[in-house]
Amino acid sequence: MFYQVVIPAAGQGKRMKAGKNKQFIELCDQPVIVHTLKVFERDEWCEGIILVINEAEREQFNEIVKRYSIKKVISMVSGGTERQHSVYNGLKKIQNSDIVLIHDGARPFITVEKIHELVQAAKEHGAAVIAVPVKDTIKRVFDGYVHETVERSSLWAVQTPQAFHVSLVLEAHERASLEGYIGTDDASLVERIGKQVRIIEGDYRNIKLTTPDDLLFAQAILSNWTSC
Ligand SMILES: Nc1ccn([C@@H]2O[C@H](COP(=O)(O)OP(=O)(O)OP(=O)(O)O)[C@@H](O)[C@H]2O)c(=O)n1
Ligand SMILES: C[C@](O)(CO)[C@H](O)COP(=O)(O)O
Repeated sequence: MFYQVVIPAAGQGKRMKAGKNKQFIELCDQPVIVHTLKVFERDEWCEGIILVINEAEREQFNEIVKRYSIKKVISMVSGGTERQHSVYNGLKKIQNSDIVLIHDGARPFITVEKIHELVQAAKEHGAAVIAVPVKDTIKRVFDGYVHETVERSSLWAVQTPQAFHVSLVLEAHERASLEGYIGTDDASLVERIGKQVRIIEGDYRNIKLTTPDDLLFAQAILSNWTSC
């Protein structure tokens, strides 16, 4: 069961307010993106990493890939204005692989075990995502007032990796691009062309580093996992 992975890392990290791309923030003396890349580097099922970057940061990413000996990076492509555009640019570089994973560079705590569960599900179902049941009560709000409380038992918070048959996710991105549709994840593009997406229950620690407080959680997760 082999796959290639597209890792979008071309964002600006505006919500992190770090004054730089959050992929370069150091956790335990290693940039966030290195923690993420190392998971796929050591996964025997991973046949290649397509890293999507901001062209202005190419030199920094080249230096990181060299310094940390990330040998599975087979392509480093320019991102776009939206995450979806970045992912699509990466997907176009996939070669000789039936299954592709798409994983945020800002999610360094994914595990090989969960990746393998996801790949097997994508092989069988065509599309699969990692998700966790929502723990909070979710309300729809307009103009500062509650409009409705969403029934929680069927709500899941979807993460990445998201895994697909390459042909399916390429078709979904092509259709979204033609129709000018922008989704917040790749599975939504597959859903909108009528395909079912399988849920694989993930781990609440597979957080996306988005705002400054997420770095506190990240430090706690790393301290629990390593001697850092
Ligand atoms: N145009 C974009 C936007 C996002 N991403 C990547 O997609 C992942 C998830 O996006 P997000 O967490 O929103 O990152 P940013 O866009 O950098 O954050 P912000 O919205 O706060 O600027 C990140 O690894 C980010 O680098 C990307 O490759 N290209
Ligand atoms: C793809 C994603 O990580 C799934 O939860 C999320 O939608 C990315 O959102 P962002 O605003 O682009 O970080």
